[in-house]
Amino acid sequence: VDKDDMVPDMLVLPPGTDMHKHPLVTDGKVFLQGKASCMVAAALSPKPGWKVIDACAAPGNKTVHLAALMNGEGSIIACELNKERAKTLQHTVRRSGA
Ligand SMILES: C[S@@+](CC[C@H](N)C(=O)[O-])C[C@H]1O[C@@H](n2cnc3c(N)ncnc32)[C@H](O)[C@@H]1O
Repeated sequence: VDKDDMVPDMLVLPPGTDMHKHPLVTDGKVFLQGKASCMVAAALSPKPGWKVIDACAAPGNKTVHLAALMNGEGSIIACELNKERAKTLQHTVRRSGA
């Protein structure tokens, strides 16, 4: 496992690694995302106290990444059109503790 050289807090796993059932993932301590997806919140670099809108949010990986960067201070309005995917979004947010 390496630290990414561009995105803070991103860990790079060897190709083919499957962490989906690892307790760090199922307990919401680690979220699985490709680097391009990780770069979105990192590029915005929201500060604690900001108000952020995540307009197309489910399953919520960027929502919880934003929340982590904001260190639990501020608010994120996470919008999702699809009802079933909105449930997944809620589950992701709960799992993250955000
Ligand atoms: C590619 S996914 C988003 C992935 C998410 N940003 C993440 O990082 O986990 C796009 C989502 O946008 C939702 N969506 C599409 N149009 C929307 C709209 N007008 N308002 C809210 N959500 C919308 C879709 O239902 C879908 O769940």
